[in-house]
Amino acid sequence: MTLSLNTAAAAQQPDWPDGELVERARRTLSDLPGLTTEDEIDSLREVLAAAALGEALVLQGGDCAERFADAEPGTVRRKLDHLQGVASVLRSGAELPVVPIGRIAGQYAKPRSTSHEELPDGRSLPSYRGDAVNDIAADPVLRIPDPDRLLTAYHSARAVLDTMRSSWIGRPAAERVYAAHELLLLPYEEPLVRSGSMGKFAASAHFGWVGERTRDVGGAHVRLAESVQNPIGVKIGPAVTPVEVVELVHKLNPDRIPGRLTLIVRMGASEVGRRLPLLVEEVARHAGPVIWLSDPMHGNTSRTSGGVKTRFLPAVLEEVTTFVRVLRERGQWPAGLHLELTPDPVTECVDGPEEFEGRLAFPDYRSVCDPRLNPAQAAQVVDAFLLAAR
Ligand SMILES: O=C[C@H](O)[C@H](O)COP(=O)(O)O
Ligand SMILES: C=C(OP(=O)(O)O)C(=O)O
Ligand SMILES: [Mn+2]
Repeated sequence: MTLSLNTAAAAQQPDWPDGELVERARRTLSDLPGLTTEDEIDSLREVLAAAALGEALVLQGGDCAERFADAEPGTVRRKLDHLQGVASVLRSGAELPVVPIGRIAGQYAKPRSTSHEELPDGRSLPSYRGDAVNDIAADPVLRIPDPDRLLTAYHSARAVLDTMRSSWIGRPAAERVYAAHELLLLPYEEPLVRSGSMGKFAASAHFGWVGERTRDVGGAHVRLAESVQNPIGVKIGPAVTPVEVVELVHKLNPDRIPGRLTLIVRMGASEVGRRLPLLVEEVARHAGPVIWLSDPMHGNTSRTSGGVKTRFLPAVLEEVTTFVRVLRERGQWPAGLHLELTPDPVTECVDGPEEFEGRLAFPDYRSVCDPRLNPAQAAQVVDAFLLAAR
């Protein structure tokens, strides 16, 4: 039996070895309470409307891939405090409200460039696709996608949300950290779509986005996003065409509701200045309004000569600056940032050429997927945004 009515092609789904176990996980998830409420989602929608109209900024940030082990309150509080801290720097620099949205409480699934990972010893393993799918350990058995992990993802997200809600007490709606993740795994997302007073909503998060690899306008992920009332986002990379972007905006925000749709630009420093202007002009002319955010991380990923996946901070800063300039020159609102960051003093992104050229090591590299900004680096990115927007 399938509980899905979404029959469009779905990219980036794990190769689950046993379909019946996936169906069982779907059924269990559909019987569990939703993780988020319609009221919370409404309050996010309201504060995002201000960002769409140029009266507020948005800061989305968190890990590339959350770990189940990090669902405990101490770790969650550190992440929330850090995100609030970065948001408050942006808030006081811009003298505007800032909506903080975490990549948190469900960022457990990853799309990958390749289905397999080649290890230095010559072995080939199925790629790690996030804790909701398989285990990071380099063990061929633990890398087999396990549908029971979908349920652990639910319970971990619930634990994270419990801590988030306890930190909301006494805070205004515009300053809470809201929960967001990529809407990637359909057997997780579809059973968590619930009916509310205003229609269906994704009860897996407050905000969900469709990734660069799954944003096919006729595909299953866009159809899922279209079917729910939450504020949603779509990542757009350097290959997207103006026609595709206008189609996505028409499909995902047909009623032109401010705050409903966020376009998250992740083109890379070398492409954004060339490719973004026409997209912004076409959306302004034929579609919109949308919230334009800069993700200066995903278009600037490279590998060092030693094979370490990293990002060169000067490229990250340049993408932010160019993004702001392109929007401003066209009379549009650069509404903020989407960052991979951590409160920990990691060395994952590189500040200068020394690490990149292999002259310095990466003494504290902890990410299980993409390299994140440490707090000092995140502060530089916020400064670059504020400087460009001044
Ligand atoms: O976070 C985004 C993607 O999942 C990630 O960049 C993919 O990384 P890969 O190219 O190593 O598969
Ligand atoms: C998968 C991600 O990004 P993108 O879809 O932009 O590659 C991500 O945000 O982790
Ligand atoms: Mn990432």
